[in-house]
Amino acid sequence: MLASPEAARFVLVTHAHLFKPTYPKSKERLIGPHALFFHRGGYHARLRRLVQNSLAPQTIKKLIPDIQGIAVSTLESWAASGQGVNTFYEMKKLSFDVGILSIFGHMERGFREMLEENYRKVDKGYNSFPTNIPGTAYQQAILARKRLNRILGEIISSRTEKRLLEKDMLGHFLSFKDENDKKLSDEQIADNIIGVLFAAQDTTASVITWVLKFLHDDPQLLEAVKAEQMAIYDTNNGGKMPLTWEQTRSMPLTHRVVMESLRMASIISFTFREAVVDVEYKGYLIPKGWKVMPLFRNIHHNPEFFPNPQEFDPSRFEVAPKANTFMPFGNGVHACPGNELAKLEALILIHHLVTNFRYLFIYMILLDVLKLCLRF
Ligand code: HEM
Repeated sequence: MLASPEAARFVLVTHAHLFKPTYPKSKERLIGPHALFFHRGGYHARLRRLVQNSLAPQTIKKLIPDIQGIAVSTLESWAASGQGVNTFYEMKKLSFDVGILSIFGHMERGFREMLEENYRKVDKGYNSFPTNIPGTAYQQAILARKRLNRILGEIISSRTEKRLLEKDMLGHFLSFKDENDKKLSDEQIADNIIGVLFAAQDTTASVITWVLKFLHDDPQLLEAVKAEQMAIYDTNNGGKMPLTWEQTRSMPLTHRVVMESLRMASIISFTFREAVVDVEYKGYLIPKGWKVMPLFRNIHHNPEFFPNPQEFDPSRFEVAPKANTFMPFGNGVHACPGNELAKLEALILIHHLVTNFRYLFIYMILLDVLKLCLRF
């Protein structure tokens, strides 16, 4: 277990070639073995370039109006229901919808519903005991995963038939050819689509849920965030004009709240790698085949780098953290390509929440967040 920034950097960045990603086989089977995060070397680099290009700022800025549409309809559905909601599950729906948008652009309703229904089963079985006995959550998930392959195959054929050259992630996958003119197989594309959806959903949903909790806990901070967002709301003619990319880039306080929530919650607390050869680090031997865990949470909660680490204090991000001490999105060749999209989703949701809803409403939502925390 590596709890120092130097050791995490050694494994993830400077000596990344001596380690490989490692996941339990049962999980690899559910996501799909061709998903980029199980790989290293040439295949990983090629896939990563495609995913990164589809999630680059110049691409995701075009998604802002649609992300806003999703955020607004989520919030309106809460208001319409007039009841308490489970914030985390609501945010899961939101991040799933944004994931679908970034992969497929606008998608036919029928396909969308089939994807959602089967993906939900995969998600449910992901952390269950991996036994293939009929009726178990794991077996249901495996069956749903097979159906997802069929559905994704149909989506791919329908796009190929219509010769649609979209600039979304699926478009990037479909138009890819390697140096030998070889295209990606339908299976490789399907595994990477499920991989991205998986990487994007719970992570983003958790961070937004934590942001709402931390804002609730500090009414003064909430007022300050609200003032920052109201200024933008007023510039946009009382919210009648949509948010622009530039506006999402100049929300300094709200951005710091998101960064501090990422630090405090450290959603991905650690990651795993496996040594592919005997590795020596500062006189210690890491034998070939041993697992290594860079511990992001320990680094984020070390008072040497973040004084009073248990205190929620967005002002600490007025100054950039010391190099390699803040890694909510990992580091090195496998660092998160979706980090800008995740932050964008959070900023857009916060904007519409604080400019359109009263504190009492937030308080009610937070009761559910607290219930959720108790359940864990
Ligand atoms: C707040 C939300 C998110 C957090 C905290 C997060 C965190 C991370 C971390 C720590 C890693 C590196 C794991 C490792 O090194 O083993 C990672 C990788 C990855 N993330 Fe995210 N992520 C988030 C949102 C997203 C989104 C929205 C997407 C896509 C739309 C995404 C796609 C990916 C992919 C594809 C990888 C694998 C990259 C590779 O292996 O090269 N993530 N994420």
